[in-house]
Amino acid sequence: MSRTRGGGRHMDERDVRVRARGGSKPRTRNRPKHSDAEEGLVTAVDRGRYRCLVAGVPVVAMKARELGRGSIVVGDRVDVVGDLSGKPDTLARVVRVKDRHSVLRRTADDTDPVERIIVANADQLAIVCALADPEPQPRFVDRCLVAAYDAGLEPLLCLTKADLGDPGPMVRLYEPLGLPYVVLGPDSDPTELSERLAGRTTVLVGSSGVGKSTLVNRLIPGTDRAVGGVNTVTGRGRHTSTSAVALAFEGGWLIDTPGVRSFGLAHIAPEEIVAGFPEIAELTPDCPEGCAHRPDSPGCAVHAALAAGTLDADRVSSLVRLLSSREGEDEEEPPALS
Ligand SMILES: Nc1nc2c(ncn2[C@@H]2O[C@H](COP(=O)(O)OP(=O)(O)OP(=O)(O)O)[C@@H](O)[C@H]2O)c(=O)[nH]1
Ligand SMILES: [Zn+2]
Repeated sequence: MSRTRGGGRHMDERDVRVRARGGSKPRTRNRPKHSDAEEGLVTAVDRGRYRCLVAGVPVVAMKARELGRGSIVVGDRVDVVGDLSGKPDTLARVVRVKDRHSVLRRTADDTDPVERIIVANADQLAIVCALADPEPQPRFVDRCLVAAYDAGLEPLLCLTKADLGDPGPMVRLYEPLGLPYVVLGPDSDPTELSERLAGRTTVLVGSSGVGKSTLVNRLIPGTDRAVGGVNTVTGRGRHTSTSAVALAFEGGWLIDTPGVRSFGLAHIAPEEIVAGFPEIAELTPDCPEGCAHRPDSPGCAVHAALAAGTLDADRVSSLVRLLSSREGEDEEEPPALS
């Protein structure tokens, strides 16, 4: 899998989508009239209040009216004015949201029919998957992968509870995709994971019970997801919350996403998924228009090449799997995600 695609190439299109969906005015129209503004990073969002880190100080801010209905999400780089002391009961104002280089969306659900952006400007998606208790959920991993490729994030598979299960089957399943992975148990050395997270902005996703909190607490001892006093947003037990929270880690950020069930994939064109498989993408121009590249798709050049032995069967089945995950054909897997 090419790990370089995504970011730049889709940026304009995504940017447009951000604006259209948020219903906000194009950001370029927000003229920089606040010359005294300081840049901050949004680390948590809770009921219209934005926790921003401004010059190392955690500041609570509201959204300036001039920003309209456009969303501000965790990971956004913003300009903040007003009281930046960070003292209790002070409230600053976010006056500008910088252009985003990536956005991750969650799907609409029963409680919220709108597909919303949950994290901006991340560059890595750590997909946490237990090897047992709960059983690994490859379909969930597949959906996360498609979301990562679409958002231009590099995926990283974190296989937890290695004391309870054999990583072999999952590793074999994802090896054809060239997906980097780490295997973690209660006693394993987290150095490799730390190195992969250092200096980057990584979004953590995983079903309930796979060991995400355990992982975060191990990497950042004593956080209990309440670092910087953000526990009003992340307090345990509030699993209905879909707010993400950014925690500082080794010169980068770890963004935990409680309550995120799945990612919005409906807007992703099959070609974007195929583009992640360069040797297969070369062949699809010979497919009939609108080909689904399924084993039973008439005249599919991919499956013809597979039959002729010129493509790797595991790569093709991975692609077919990812294509079907986009089409929501994962109903038989229980929605065990928190
Ligand atoms: N055997 C074993 N148990 C683990 C391991 N990591 C975590 N657990 C246990 O698995 C359970 C769930 O772990 P959590 O860290 O709370 O999982 P989570 O993904 O944060 O779950 P939610 O908070 O529901 O989203 C806890 O009882 C942990 O002690 C591991 O490596 N091995
Ligand atoms: Zn085809």
